[in-house]
Amino acid sequence: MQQSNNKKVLLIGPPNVGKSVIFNKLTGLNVAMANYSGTTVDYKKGQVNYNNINYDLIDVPGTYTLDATNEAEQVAVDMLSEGADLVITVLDGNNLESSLYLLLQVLERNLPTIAVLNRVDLLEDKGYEVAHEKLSHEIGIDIIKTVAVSGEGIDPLKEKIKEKLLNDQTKKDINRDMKADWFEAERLNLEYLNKKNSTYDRDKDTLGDKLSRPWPGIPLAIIILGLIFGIVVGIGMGMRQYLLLPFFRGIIFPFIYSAVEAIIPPGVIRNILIGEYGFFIKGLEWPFALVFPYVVSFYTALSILEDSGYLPRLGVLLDGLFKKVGLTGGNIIPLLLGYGCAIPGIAATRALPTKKERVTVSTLICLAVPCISQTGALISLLAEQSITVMILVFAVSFLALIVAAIIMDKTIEGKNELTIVEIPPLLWPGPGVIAKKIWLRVKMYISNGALVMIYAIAGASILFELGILEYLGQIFQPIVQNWLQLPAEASAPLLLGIVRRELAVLPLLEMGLNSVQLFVGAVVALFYVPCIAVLAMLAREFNLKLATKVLVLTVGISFLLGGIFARIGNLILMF
Ligand SMILES: Nc1nc2c(ncn2[C@@H]2O[C@H](COP(=O)(O)OP(=O)(O)OP(=O)(O)O)[C@@H](O)[C@H]2O)c(=O)[nH]1
Ligand SMILES: [Mg+2]
Repeated sequence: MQQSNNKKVLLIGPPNVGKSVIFNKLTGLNVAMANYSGTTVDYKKGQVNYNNINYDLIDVPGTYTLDATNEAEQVAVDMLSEGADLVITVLDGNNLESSLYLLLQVLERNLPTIAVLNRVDLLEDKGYEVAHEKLSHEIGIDIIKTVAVSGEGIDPLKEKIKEKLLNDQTKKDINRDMKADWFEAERLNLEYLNKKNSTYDRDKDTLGDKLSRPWPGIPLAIIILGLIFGIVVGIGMGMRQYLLLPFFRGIIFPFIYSAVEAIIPPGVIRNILIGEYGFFIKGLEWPFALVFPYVVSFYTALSILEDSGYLPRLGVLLDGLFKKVGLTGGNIIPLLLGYGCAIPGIAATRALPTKKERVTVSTLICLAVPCISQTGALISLLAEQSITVMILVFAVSFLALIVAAIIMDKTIEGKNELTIVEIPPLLWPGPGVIAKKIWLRVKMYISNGALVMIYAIAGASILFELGILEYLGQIFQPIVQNWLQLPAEASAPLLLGIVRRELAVLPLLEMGLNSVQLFVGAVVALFYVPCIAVLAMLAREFNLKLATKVLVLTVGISFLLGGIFARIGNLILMF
């Protein structure tokens, strides 16, 4: 990271109070925000330049106390121990007492501190207000009221930060008699949190309660998740079928074909560009017509889910069910993120309380949670030819998750801790925030995912035209043809699949497979190597040993199951 002499300002606070929203407003950057605890699992740094004053603002993972209980919280404690020119403690208007405890702990560190009282809109909705001026007076630091999502209070906050950074010598007298204990926090809470009126919007909360109780929570969850799945697949397929494929195949490709044919004589070069793996063709069709629509539809749904506050409730609801297989309800968020991309999924495990849970959930994501790119590819491969095969593939993936979770629970040492899932209020996601989140993720897909895919396709087209793919196919013959009973060309997806998960699927599209082969190809792809970037992430987050284990495990299970299914499938076909 670049070293700078800028002043350092930390944003500290309990999870889910809006630190990242404030960070984004102050820096103009876009870091991930979501309505559940543990969104920010590593610190994020951004530079602020405000009225000629420069400083580095650091968005710290949320923590309830300075006695860290997970890795994300430890980051927060470490950041504070390194010192800062100013600490901004963000208090949750909606959950003042626990925020106050953290504030008291921060004040013990004797760093220049101000507080932000955020989410006051939620507090006011409940008919409460905080006498923040009196509170400020008692503890001896400035407190600024904000509604970060609407931008209210952000300008005064900018001014206050500037003022503090310019006169850091003249620290106000923090009340040194304050003790950081829960009694003190409770006393302050009782004293300064006042009921204003009683037009408390109870409906919102009771709906929230209902969602996390088995009845009617479970039927509602089935409806909500079913609906979301339908919308994701429906919108994805619709966009692909009626918008993107006609656009590429009807307009762009004919143009490319005629242009290339006019300029480049028949031969290897022309084939590399527009032949079987022609990367002008596949390099556009695969990332942008087949996968892109699902990336958009999935992240639209996920962003709305994230900000609604539903996910932690789903976690509570599923806790009992998850416990049966050795997981906890809190694992739902990393797993769900994994259905988008394994990397944020694994990152989100940092907020889990034990190493065992981190390893288990990360391994599950690598093994049997297809990322959205791969899901899009699987749908492209299967949906049109056989819905039954598609349903079977997803059923196999669920089954594998359950079995693998049980096995890991039995074999990995350690215990799963009872997690207390913080339940945020239900919120109507703001369209602006949602749009921003979708855009961020789509941008990420284009700059990372699609680009890597295009490189890989370019590589493949060269290897194919030079006959190297065919040669490699011969080496893989025992596995691909004899064991998996797939055509020889199916060694290509196995090679490409190491680079990106959907590339283990997409080449199968052109091979005219029968339904058993489709199923086998899809299952092999599903369990196969979780893509190079994910292995690197595992090595970084845990160690090389785990990355190697996951590699061996995924390839092993993928081939083992593939071969078994090929035999069972052919037996069934015979009758
Ligand atoms: N109603 C309301 N919602 C807010 C406000 N500020 C933030 N939010 C919402 O609160 C949720 C949490 O915001 P984040 O910025 O992700 O919270 P965070 O403190 O960074 O959370 P962690 O990274 O998990 O520690 C999001 O859904 C925001 O849209 C506010 O002032 N009012
Ligand atoms: Mg955050």
